[in-house]
Amino acid sequence: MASRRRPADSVKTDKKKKKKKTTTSEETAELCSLVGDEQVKKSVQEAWSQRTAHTQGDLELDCQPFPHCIIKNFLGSETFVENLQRELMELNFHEKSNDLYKFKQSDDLKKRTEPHISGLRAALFGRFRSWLGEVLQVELEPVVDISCAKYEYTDVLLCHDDELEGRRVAFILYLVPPWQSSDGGTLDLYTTDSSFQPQSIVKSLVPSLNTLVLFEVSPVSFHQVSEVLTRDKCRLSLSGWFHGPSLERPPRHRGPPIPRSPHLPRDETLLLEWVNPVYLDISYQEQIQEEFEDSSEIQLKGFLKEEKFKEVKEALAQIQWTKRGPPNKRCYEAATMNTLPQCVKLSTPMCCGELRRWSNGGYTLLHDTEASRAEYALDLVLPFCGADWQSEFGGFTCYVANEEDEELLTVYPEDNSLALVYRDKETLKFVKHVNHKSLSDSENSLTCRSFYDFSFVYYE
Ligand SMILES: O=C(O)CCC(=O)C(=O)O
Ligand SMILES: [Fe+2]
Repeated sequence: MASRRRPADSVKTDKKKKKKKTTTSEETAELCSLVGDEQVKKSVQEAWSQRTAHTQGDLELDCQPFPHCIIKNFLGSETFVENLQRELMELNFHEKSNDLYKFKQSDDLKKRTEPHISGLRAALFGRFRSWLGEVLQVELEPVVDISCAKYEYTDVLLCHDDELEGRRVAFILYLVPPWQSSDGGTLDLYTTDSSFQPQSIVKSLVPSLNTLVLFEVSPVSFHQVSEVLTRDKCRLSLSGWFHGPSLERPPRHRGPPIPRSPHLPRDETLLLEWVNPVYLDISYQEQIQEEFEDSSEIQLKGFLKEEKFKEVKEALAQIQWTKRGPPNKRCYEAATMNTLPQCVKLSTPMCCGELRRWSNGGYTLLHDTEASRAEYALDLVLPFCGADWQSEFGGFTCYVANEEDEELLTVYPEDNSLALVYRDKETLKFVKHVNHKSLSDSENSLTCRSFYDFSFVYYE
């Protein structure tokens, strides 16, 4: 199954379409002299095939954690770069947001006739493609697959491998103002474990003007664009793929299924002790049941008794947390079960459940292997988030239709409000990336704000 929801969808060649007459003429893009040099080509080819590092002037090939090539001053003319930037900034951009990313993407670049955009496109998919094909010793197709992206404050593209039928080599050309790692927006490269799952970031590339980055799309090419932290700069880039025969992929790793514990029988004393008495009233329960049957979702505000809610809230501070990954599927902290204080233990899961902590950088992703496991389920989430958690921080749960990206429902965390959602086989959920806005600005230093939730899933 092809990977879903990648930043740019694969673009097909329009062989049948006639070339439209345009009023603008194409501006030739000069590429840096390295690309024309036979000797350079030979040595890069040799180094890439041997998986060894190689540097020659503005070109650097590094094979850790996976082979990638950085070419500084890629375009020969500064004026060309400036004009290209200007043309790109004048395009229409569309806000793109899902589990994996939040950024702005331009109109389709394949058909643009601006002189510098079309000039670059011709150079990349013409001369440069031939050079790259020779370096990698593969036949790269003339398929044009390129788009322009703008990442601004809190924008992000989480861990992914770019894998999609036909994509062989990924490229990114940065068109950024002077940029530092503290501005965020680095291209982070992950190591992988023996089952090809991403592990940790071992290299972060800081974008810089007129630098081209290339890497082969492979089972280990996991990378991310870290959250942009600067509030006043825009990370502009052109990115896309050279198409060709895909590298062989091992079967997708599914990871062990999460163990399910049996449902505890209903315990009246426990309910009386913990739950807000309004929810124990039979006629109110009937009303809730009716509403839930109608809409498959409901929020039970003030679910726990005030004093119980407080008791748990205080106990949450004493828990030990463990990071949950891998980063292509999820990133948050889960409570280590044996460190749970007594009052929290009472609320431990009856089926599949966790006590989770969410802070800047946390998320879960829709993943192909999870999608194929989807089944009817009842989700219960009880957040402990304080009154000041805002929706723009992220951390809300989105329900989407499998395969399509149609958003069905968004559940925002609300203190002591039990959210119940009954979902069918075609419905998947993810927790939206918790961004930098969640850090609170106290006396000129940023402090990490986090929230907790008890998350239970009941299966049929
Ligand atoms: O902009 C970057 O540095 C990487 C972009 C990327 O990974 C993608 O578009 O798939
Ligand atoms: Fe990518």
